[in-house]
Amino acid sequence: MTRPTAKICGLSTAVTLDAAIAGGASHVGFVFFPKSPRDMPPEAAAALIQRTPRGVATVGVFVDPDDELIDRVVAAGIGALQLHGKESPERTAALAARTGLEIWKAVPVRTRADLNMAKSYRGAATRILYDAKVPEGAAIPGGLGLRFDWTLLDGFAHPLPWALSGGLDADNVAEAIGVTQARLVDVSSGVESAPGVKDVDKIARFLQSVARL
Ligand SMILES: O=C(O)c1ccccc1NCC(=O)[C@H](O)[C@H](O)COP(=O)(O)O
Repeated sequence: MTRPTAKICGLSTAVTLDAAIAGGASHVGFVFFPKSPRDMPPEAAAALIQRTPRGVATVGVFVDPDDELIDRVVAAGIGALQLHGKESPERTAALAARTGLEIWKAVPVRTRADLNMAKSYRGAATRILYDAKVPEGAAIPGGLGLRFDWTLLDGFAHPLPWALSGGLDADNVAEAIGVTQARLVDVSSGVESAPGVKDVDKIARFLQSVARL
């Protein structure tokens, strides 16, 4: 089995991006959603994307984006799109066709039935990101440090390559990988000192926890 890798999401500074790269992150994420404390303008993200070496994939996080925003982030050089809103399979496929990029679709999970949503993205998305379902009325649909019951993934026939996220941190990621057998994990608030403020030591610890497996 391949070794697990990690995406550090919601980066917005060169120092924290460099920490993710130095620690061995396979993917780095940038958020393009104004309500998020991690939101950044595409033009500012361009400098971070250019700073990222070829072997590390860049992923833009969106919530029901319009084409204009997508085009600005694609122009900034992003490598993949992560959709965290109510994007339908048709909209997801249209974004794949428009951009030619890899598309991740977030599937919010609270119950086992929630996993079924993943099946409808076969042929539209490249990867499913299982994330914790946020409470009704939450300002943002991800990045809140909430986790779901990882055993819900037991025996589920994954329709697509997938990644695990939601409430992961340096102390629980080994258990999460052990329970789910995830090959790719994604973290945001678990490597922060405050919402939107990434912590280089927490990034290093998280990546060390993954690298030890
Ligand atoms: O991180 C955000 O601010 C965000 C805003 C809007 C939609 C999605 C967002 N984050 C998505 C992610 O990829 C997070 O890494 C994922 O939800 C896990 O977050 P956390 O539980 O804080 O590790």
